[in-house]
Amino acid sequence: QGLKDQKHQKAPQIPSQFSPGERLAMKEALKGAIQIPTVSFSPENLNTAALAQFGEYIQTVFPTIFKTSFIQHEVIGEYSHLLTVRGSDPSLQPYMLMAHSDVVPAPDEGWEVPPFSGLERDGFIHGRGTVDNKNSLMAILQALELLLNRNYIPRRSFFIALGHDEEVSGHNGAQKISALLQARGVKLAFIVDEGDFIFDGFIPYLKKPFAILGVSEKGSINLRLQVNMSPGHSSAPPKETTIGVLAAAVSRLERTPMPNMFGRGPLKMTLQQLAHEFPFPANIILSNLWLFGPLVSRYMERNYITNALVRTTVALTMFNAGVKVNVIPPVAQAMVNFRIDPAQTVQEVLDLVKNIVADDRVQFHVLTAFDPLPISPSDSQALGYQLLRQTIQSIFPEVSTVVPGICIGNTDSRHYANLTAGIYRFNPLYVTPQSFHSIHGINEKISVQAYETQVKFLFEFIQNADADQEPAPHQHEL
Ligand SMILES: CCCCCCCCCCCCCCCCCC(=O)N[C@@H](Cc1ccccc1)C(=O)O
Ligand SMILES: [Zn+2]
Ligand SMILES: [Zn+2]
Repeated sequence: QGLKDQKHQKAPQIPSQFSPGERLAMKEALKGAIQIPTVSFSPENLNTAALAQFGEYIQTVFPTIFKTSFIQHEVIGEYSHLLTVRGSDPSLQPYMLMAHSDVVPAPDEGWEVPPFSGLERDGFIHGRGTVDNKNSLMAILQALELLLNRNYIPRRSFFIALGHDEEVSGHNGAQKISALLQARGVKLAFIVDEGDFIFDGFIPYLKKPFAILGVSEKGSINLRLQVNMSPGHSSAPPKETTIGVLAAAVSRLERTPMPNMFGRGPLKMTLQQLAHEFPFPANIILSNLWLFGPLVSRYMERNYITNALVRTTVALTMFNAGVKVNVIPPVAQAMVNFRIDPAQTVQEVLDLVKNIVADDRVQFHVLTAFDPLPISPSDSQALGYQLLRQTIQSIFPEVSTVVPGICIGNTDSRHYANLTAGIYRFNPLYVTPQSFHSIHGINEKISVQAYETQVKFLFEFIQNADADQEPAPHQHEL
């Protein structure tokens, strides 16, 4: 029962229909955005020239937004942008739409077309950022620009927060915007950021696509493991070296999965609300997790994407050691990235890690860490959740089920947890197992049709946020 109860029934006043000229302009605007290589390499190394150019670019392609009297534009942390769209009814609590302009690096190798070309081929716009996350950034602004061109004035105020360093922490973008809004005493009804999607083909028995609205996201630890020993001549090596000790430690970590936490977080809710979409007997199994929980949890462990939904994951991401081929290495370092299950904490995971490594020669340095995010409401009174659900029903009528779930990646929205209890991570886009691999991978691309649909989604969503609340029919009547 993913869809239920409350609904903002008033249909959008302005139909989401765009002229051929507008459709051409919107895809060209996205291509131009992809061509600006706003790459974040590390918190200290961003392509600041490209970020500055990107700031100019959005003001050129969306002129109406930046000259509208009820919209305030501020640049925060040099390259992030905060737009405050003042609604006509100050009694309505504002909300916030989010996206980020930076992208992960994209070496040319392996791409069908150069990653910063923004080329259109076979109905797709290709390039880094087409799914993560210039599509969202441009679609939010595009939808607002089109609404303003139709003389739209919102009732409910909203913010648009566009971070520039999401891929490397969000500390100079989202975190600073959040601090500014907090200092201004802003409290938000809800936030919508990137995160989950409309999933298609992820579960073998499930033929229909379904949407997950991310009501929480996993915590994270970046841990450096280090071993130091005296260097020396490689012709008379000691029994163990820093490399051997560290390799054994990280291998133990990789081979020892963190405990399966099935049944203790939002996943149970996800599966119960999806159950009716499955054929017999999976529908009965998922509706009776009190009995079949252990069976389902073992099944989910078998695939590495669903495994990430049932436990804290451990990824060995960097390993450095050695100075010369005939020198015993004085130091070896490894970086491990943990994504913490919503039912665990940073401290619990660190305790487990120390027990698994169980070697005093290995030092631990926590570089960054945060606990899993609180679970946002998904009940009938949860405004943000219900608005997303309603807009999905309108724009994607073939998506019969919308369910709350966890986001396994991290988003800038975590920096705003002080401003609202309602954070929803959702991209109005289809992903398949294949397209999922293009996110941070190669051949990232979006179909022109999918991008237009994303603009349509936001065009309706912004209007739906203004409408009055009325009771909605039950899901199965829809
Ligand atoms: C019932 C089964 C359903 C199947 C569900 C399949 C789940 C697939 C989930 C796909 C989610 C993809 C995540 C996208 C959003 C992540 C955005 C991102 O890349 N964030 C970075 C941010 C970061 C954080 C910390 C340091 C640097 C960067 C990340 O690494 O998480
Ligand atoms: Zn992203
Ligand atoms: Zn990303």
